[in-house]
Amino acid sequence: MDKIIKNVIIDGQKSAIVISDGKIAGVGRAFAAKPGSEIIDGKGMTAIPGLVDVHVHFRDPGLTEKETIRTGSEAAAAGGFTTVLTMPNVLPVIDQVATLEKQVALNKEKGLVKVGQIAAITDELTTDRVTDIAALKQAGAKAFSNDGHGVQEAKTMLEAMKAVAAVGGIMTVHLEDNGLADGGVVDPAASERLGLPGLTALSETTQLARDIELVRATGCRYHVAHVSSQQSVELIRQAKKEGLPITAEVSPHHLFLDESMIQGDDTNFKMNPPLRTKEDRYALIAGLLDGTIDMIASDHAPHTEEDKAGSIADCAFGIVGLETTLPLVYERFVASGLVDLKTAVSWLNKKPIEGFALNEAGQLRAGDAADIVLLDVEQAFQINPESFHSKGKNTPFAGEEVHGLVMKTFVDGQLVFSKE
Ligand SMILES: NC(=O)N[C@@H](CC(=O)O)C(=O)O
Ligand SMILES: [Zn+2]
Ligand SMILES: [Zn+2]
Repeated sequence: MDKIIKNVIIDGQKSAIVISDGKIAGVGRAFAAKPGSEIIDGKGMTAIPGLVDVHVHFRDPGLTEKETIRTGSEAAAAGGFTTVLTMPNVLPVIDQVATLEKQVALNKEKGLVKVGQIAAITDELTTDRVTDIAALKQAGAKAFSNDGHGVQEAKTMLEAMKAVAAVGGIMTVHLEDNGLADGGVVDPAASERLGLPGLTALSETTQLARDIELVRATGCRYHVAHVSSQQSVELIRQAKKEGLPITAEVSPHHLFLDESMIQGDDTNFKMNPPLRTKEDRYALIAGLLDGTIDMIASDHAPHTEEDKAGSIADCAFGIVGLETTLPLVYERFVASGLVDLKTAVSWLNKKPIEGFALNEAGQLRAGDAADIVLLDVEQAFQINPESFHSKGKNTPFAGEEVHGLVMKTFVDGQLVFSKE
């Protein structure tokens, strides 16, 4: 049965969207409904393509008290995301073909949205044994990452990049030199004030500088996960100028928060990489605006209340993001007048789709998958962790007043989330 979504605003114009067989048959001013079509009145709502998040953690299997594929993908749908890529730091780690095959099947069975799987670069994420990249790619790995851990040995990274390049894959990299990180938990600028050990940005930038040399040597398609510092933005800018195949993502928290905003020992402000200085934050925003940083990714990292209890010194790193990213980006960038909605959406749809070759995700064009989000951009609301679909309630944005309320989310033309 066809569906028509009528009376929605797209790029400032009142429009209609026709959905047939899960695909977008047309987007335009008006369509006559075929007899028997389901008509959805989108009056007062803005339509955008379903968002794509290339960096989330669903904790399933092994850590399902934090999140499951089901709750994580419900959070995605409620947050306007219709395609996500999940990191391999579950238990067991996704580092073997058999484990990956099982995971791909589980993601499909349990996922309410399109859940693509990222496989590990090395066995167990921490060894120097590179995984069977070619076989994992063949079995459906969307990318390769040791997220949560940096790859310590240059030799390991070189070998992995050669393997990824050979099969036309993509690597999405958590940069962290363990020696320099030295057990730190906050940016050194906040260390004395908070009485907590510092985690220097050199831990990120030195590995990035190393990896850029390895990209130059191998031609590997390389993506920087959660870039946090001004120096990293500069390194990426130079590498791109040279034409190296590098892209980068930034998280909403690194765009909208910095270390000066950490008021006391609040564990909702603990994430890896840590919030850096205001200068770093401004450099990230400038980098996003000039295209040095390609996209926004949430790094949705749910934890139990227990895992986030106590002090920043010893609780788990990470905050949730799937249900806060769109309203925060809408509020801070679009409602504030910094960029138009189309530009903001490109950071959360077009750029990740292009960067990760996610052709199954729709961009709201005729012929694309009918991955669609309807927003109410007029109604102000407060971010309330108690209303999250995610099991994780760990966010520093609770109580924040925002716009950009997700009303309905469609994946392949099927309604997967409806407000009320
Ligand atoms: N970002 C975090 O602080 N934590 C992530 C790991 C990661 O993204 O590095 C997690 O898995 O909890
Ligand atoms: Zn990471
Ligand atoms: Zn992560």
